[in-house]
Amino acid sequence: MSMTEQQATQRVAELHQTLNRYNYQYYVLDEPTVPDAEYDRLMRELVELETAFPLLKMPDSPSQRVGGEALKAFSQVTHQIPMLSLDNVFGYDEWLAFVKRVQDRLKSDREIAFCAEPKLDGLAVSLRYEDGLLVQAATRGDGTTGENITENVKTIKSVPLRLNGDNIPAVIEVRGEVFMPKASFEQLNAQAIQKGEKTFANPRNAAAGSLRQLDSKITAKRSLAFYAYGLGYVEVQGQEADEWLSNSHFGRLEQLKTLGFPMCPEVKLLEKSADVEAFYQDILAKRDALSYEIDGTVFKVDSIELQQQLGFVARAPRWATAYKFPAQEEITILEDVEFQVGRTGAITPVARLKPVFVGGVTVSNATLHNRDEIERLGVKIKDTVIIRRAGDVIPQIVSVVLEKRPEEAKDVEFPSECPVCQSAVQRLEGEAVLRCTGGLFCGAQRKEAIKHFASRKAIDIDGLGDKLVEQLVDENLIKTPADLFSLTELQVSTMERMGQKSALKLVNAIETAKETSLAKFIYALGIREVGETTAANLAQHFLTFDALRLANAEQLQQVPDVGEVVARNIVQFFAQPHNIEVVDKLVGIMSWPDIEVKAENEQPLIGLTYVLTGTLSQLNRNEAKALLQSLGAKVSGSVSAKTDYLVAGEKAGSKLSKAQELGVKVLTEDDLVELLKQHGAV
Ligand SMILES: NC(=O)c1ccc[n+]([C@@H]2O[C@H](COP(=O)([O-])OP(=O)(O)OC[C@H]3O[C@@H](n4cnc5c(N)ncnc54)[C@H](O)[C@@H]3O)[C@@H](O)[C@H]2O)c1
Ligand SMILES: [Zn+2]
Repeated sequence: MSMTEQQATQRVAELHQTLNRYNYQYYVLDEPTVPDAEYDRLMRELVELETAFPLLKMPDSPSQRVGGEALKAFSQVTHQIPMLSLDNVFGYDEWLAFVKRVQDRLKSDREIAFCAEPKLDGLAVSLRYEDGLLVQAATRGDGTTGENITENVKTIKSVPLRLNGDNIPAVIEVRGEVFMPKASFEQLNAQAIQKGEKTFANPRNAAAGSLRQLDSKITAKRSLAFYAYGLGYVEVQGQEADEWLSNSHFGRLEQLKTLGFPMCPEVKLLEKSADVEAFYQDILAKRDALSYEIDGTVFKVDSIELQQQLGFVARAPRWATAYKFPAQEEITILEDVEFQVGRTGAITPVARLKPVFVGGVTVSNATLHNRDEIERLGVKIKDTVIIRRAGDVIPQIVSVVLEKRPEEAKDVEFPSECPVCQSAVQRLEGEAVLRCTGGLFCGAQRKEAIKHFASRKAIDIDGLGDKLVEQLVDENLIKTPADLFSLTELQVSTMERMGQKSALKLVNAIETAKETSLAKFIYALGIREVGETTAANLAQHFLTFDALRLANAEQLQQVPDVGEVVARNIVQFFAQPHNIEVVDKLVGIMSWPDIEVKAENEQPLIGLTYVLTGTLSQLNRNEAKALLQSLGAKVSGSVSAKTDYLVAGEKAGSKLSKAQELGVKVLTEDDLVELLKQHGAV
């Protein structure tokens, strides 16, 4: 696209304004609003315009400057030798062009050795040691003036406060990166989410935000680390600094190591520029496994003499370049939010994105987890969002670019019906997930429902394994558990690895499984949180299946082991017409013996009221409660004059003292277990 000078002038002004704003957010506030890739694109556009229209290249252009301003709240440090940024290349061709520029400038085509280093994603600091003692630490700031963060840096354990050995220079400024290891970053953000505080966009911003604290006690609580990668001003008593120092960059890093500085273990000296690509690929492959975040590699001409010949441009040395990894964060548009039903009925929102190339692939979907996550992000449909795809992790939406929110943006609406089977959707209090209640019928849950139905503890169909269920569903031979009973030998024998003999065996096993018990049948329905014990209690309490399905929540809660949540799950299950269809079919096919009513003498604790308190170690509280109830006891939540026994576990508190006050008999957990044994309950 060619532009007139006038158009270019206008675009350059726009770019200045936008880039300056992004710089401020990134460097001063530690709170970027757009991904680096977007920033880098705009910067490249600016550089290209400045190359095409040299008159538009102003000395204060963002392309000519390093970083951001120093915060006024800190005292300022003037760097004796400026702290520069790095130019960067993306891809091998750009790398070759860099090597060629270096060789042209040196007017030589001989082989150049490079020091190869990971590009650590933190922030640059300069540490000044006088007579071996750390006297000052500063941020890069705008390259000339940084912030005095000495007290904060002193809290970083890997930064030496005093140098090692006897051969110590009078003054040495060591430059390197302060960063936050990935694990600490995740922990910090997890804590922030829990406390409802704002999270950091990435480990770089977390490191910068933690280091640029006015209160060093806060910095001390954050796990920061440091790797050295260069030098600033050096002064040696009675000797030229350059003579004392190695004439190789790598050699200087080794010197820093002996002085006590930590150095990134991946750093290597490469004799030939042809080895660079292999190093880059190697580090890229290791990236996810490293305990710290990196966003590329850095290659520095190793010879100090050549470095000096090459010199600097406005914001970066000519003798080094970053060779960056493909971006893991990109900007795109959230076109829509759709809802997916998982195999256990959990309904999760999925972001449909305008396709975007990120982390090495084109991404058009991202997970949104649940309603809480959507609320936390504050995301609306049609918003511009930052998405992140790191390694093999599913792409995530990191944040919303609020300044790009269009007028037509609209809230994400949650379905009240399952998008697959139209059953009602349930959301439990305290649970962020929505669930489909059509468990027996829902297409999304079909396989799991049938597997559960046929499993050992449920109907127990011998020879019907998970794989076979999946095949039968995939072949459309069965849709619900009820369909199992109309499978023919012929149909089964067409399945993979199914001989006629095993097909016959299976059909027979299904026939046999028709006879079951009420408890197993209830359990087999797969109602959420109705496990074996609860199913058995329900059967014992209601005696018939009809009585159970007509019970309301209050009646259900009379059953040992059934609380509010389970009662609601049961009611909702039987409220779904689709579930009922399947259940009716099953009731028509299956049979079970009548349940013998437990005689009163089997309920020896009838009329007695128990209260449980403290921590029980042999049984959990619910089990103990259910067992006592099965013997006819009432189990109450609070101690009163009507209480007959208090069972006090470890660390029993106020209930125990109240019981003692009221003269209620107190049992230990051992007493309880003894009692249950006596009556055959355990
Ligand atoms: N998202 C935004 O809004 C926004 C705004 C401003 C800048 N940025 C990002 O920051 C970049 C520019 O920042 P920058 O000027 O700090 O440059 P940079 O991060 O691209 O490169 C220079 C920095 O790399 C670091 N570094 C890591 N390992 C190193 C090593 N082994 N040797 C030497 N240096 C090493 C140092 O901190 C050094 O200052 C942009 O490319 C952009 O990606 C983003
Ligand atoms: Zn459904």
